[in-house]
Amino acid sequence: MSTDTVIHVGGAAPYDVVVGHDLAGRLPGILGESVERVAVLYAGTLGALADPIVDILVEHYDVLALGLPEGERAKTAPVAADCWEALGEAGFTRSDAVVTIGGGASTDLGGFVAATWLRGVRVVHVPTTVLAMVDAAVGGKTGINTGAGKNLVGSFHEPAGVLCDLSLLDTLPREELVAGLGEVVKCGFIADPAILDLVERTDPAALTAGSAELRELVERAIRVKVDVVVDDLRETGGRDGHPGREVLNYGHTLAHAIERTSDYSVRHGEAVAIGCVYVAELAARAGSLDPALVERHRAAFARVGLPTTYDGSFDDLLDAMRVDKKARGSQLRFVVLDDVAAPRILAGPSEDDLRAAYAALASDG
Ligand SMILES: NC(=O)c1ccc[n+]([C@@H]2O[C@H](COP(=O)([O-])OP(=O)(O)OC[C@H]3O[C@@H](n4cnc5c(N)ncnc54)[C@H](O)[C@@H]3O)[C@@H](O)[C@H]2O)c1
Ligand SMILES: O=C(O)C(=O)C[C@@H](O)[C@H](O)[C@H](O)COP(=O)(O)O
Ligand SMILES: [Zn+2]
Repeated sequence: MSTDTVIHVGGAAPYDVVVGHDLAGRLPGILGESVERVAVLYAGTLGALADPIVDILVEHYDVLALGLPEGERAKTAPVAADCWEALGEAGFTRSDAVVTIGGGASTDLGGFVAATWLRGVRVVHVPTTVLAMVDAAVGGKTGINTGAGKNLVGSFHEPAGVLCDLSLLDTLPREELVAGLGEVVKCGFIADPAILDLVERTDPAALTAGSAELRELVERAIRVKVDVVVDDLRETGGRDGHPGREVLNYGHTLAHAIERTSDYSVRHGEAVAIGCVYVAELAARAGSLDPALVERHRAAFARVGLPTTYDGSFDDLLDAMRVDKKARGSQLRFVVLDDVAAPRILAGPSEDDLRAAYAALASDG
């Protein structure tokens, strides 16, 4: 029988990320006794996963269960407004709470609703995808999309707890599990080479929901994220040349542009894989990344089944990249690597370099 792993997140509002099985029983202990009402904001298609959790909560609280639209369609202002209306009608006060159940789209929307209702109520995330377990549910970033781009409205609102119940992954489609590995491999490149070693020596088919290898990757990626956010929760900057929280945005400038220009038909984790190969190509041209490490990017993402090429219009992508939150004025800024686990910011690369890196991506090097 495996035991639960508790990863503590320090700081002004400390909490635990628990990785294990059958964790819903921990919810009342995290939410506390002062809570009377709990809004469960869950991915609407995942009622079968949400119901047993709601059953536990109704023994302790008045529960308002709100099903959210599918995937990225949940991350909109109208959906947030519907949730605010529902909380208002149910009389939610500052001593009440939100529980989110779903992938990163649900935890982002639900976290944003919790961050904004009455300027902030307690939220506990129960992520149901690999991606949400290793990334979206941890660290307090919440947000929604606007017509202009991805995650352009949001806030930092740390959860009171995160319950990564690996049993919830049993129903996750393979392509969604693989998409989550995009953020895991990203963590390998920016901070933890052991992740890369594990990916490179493990048969990708063995990375299944119940496997010890997947659990190790999940726990390692969570630790990478936690180490970063405890130092720079609000992304104000790192120390000694380290990009701080922006490092978690490795590959995301192009990734978000791909998601937006493809009308969100490319999964976030897939776009991150493409975006990481892109910044590796960019760093090889405008920076100092060894070409062998560019190839290691391609190989690691491809090994787990992620895309490493893209051929959309670069002009459209460049326009979309300009709304990236790392940009300052008209200057684009990218997280790049000098080596594995040696990140820095590359500010204002030339358009020639930006285009050349993209051309290499389109032709797969
Ligand atoms: N806030 C952050 O720090 C942060 C970090 C990374 C990503 N994100 C955001 O997370 C989102 C991507 O999250 P995602 O990849 O989890 O996508 P998602 O939430 O859209 O979920 C992907 C799909 O899997 C389904 N699904 C989820 N869990 C399931 C399960 N257990 N069984 C069967 N189906 C299941 C969902 O219904 C959906 O169709 C993006 O919007 C991204 O911007 C946020
Ligand atoms: O937590 C962070 O910080 C990240 O950048 C993690 C990313 O993987 C995640 O996709 C995040 O939502 C991107 O944030 P954004 O600020 O670029 O919208
Ligand atoms: Zn991401």
